[in-house]
Amino acid sequence: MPTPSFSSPDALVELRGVHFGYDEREVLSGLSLRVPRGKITAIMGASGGGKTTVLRLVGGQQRAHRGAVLFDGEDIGQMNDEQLYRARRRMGMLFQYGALFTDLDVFENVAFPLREHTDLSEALVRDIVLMKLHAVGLRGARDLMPSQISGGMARRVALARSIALDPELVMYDEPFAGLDPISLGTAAELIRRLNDAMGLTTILVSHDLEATLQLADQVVILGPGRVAAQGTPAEVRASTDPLVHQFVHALPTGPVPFHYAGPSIDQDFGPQQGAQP
Ligand SMILES: Nc1ncnc2c1ncn2[C@@H]1O[C@H](COP(=O)(O)OP(=O)(O)OP(=O)(O)O)[C@@H](O)[C@H]1O
Repeated sequence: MPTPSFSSPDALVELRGVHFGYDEREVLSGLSLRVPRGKITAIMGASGGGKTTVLRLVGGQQRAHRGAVLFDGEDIGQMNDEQLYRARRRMGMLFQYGALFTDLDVFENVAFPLREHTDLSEALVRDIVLMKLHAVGLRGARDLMPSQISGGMARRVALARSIALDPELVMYDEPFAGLDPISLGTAAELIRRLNDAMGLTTILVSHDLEATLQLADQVVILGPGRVAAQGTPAEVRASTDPLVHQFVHALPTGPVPFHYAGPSIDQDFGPQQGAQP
């Protein structure tokens, strides 16, 4: 049965009323958001708020319990394996720390998705890999092993790998984590350049407030299970929502709880049932 199609011309990805949780714990409670085509959308918010989970739902690694996750108008959650495989070929993903295969050199790391997903000739693979490496400034590093390059260079190789198949959508989870300020600036500039030059749509999950607010066209701030704010970086900075204010101004106190939900203090430390006084 074909997947039902919805018209959403300006949004490449759209979440509509998505509920999702792991085990008993609900992480997303009716989340709705839109990712406009051609733009960089940043998803930010407190740790554990479900940002990586949103990427997993879009990539089809998890399926929504309720609601729809639309990619180009089609519901990822309703796709069979073959449809999902085809949708995933249109996505590039760079997951947390974008680990490279340590036993493959830089060239082979970027060639990997091409070898996995296409039957291109060796000559074509070579041209594409060198083009992608050129785009991230590392054509000259093709023969180096991951152990021979810096963390910033490794991130750029991972970027090149995530665009190897010419995706329409690229998802980056924490692309700046662990980078020094110069490498971070380079990575941010690259994400912008690749997005604009290749006509991509980008979803970026990042904790780096300043870099992200500078880079993104649109920012979505997740509160517990919901969207706390959505808009341009300037709109989000000006938000009066207490959670957004706490987040944007990096305040240690506010609505974002310090404690992960669990048993109350009394339950854990109070008098135990049956314990001797
Ligand atoms: N595979 C899993 N099994 C069970 N619980 C999970 C799993 N993955 C994530 N969680 C829980 O789901 C919640 C959301 O996790 P997620 O990684 O999406 O948050 P996040 O906003 O990306 O966090 P961070 O910013 O710290 O990376 C957290 O409470 C986490 O403990």
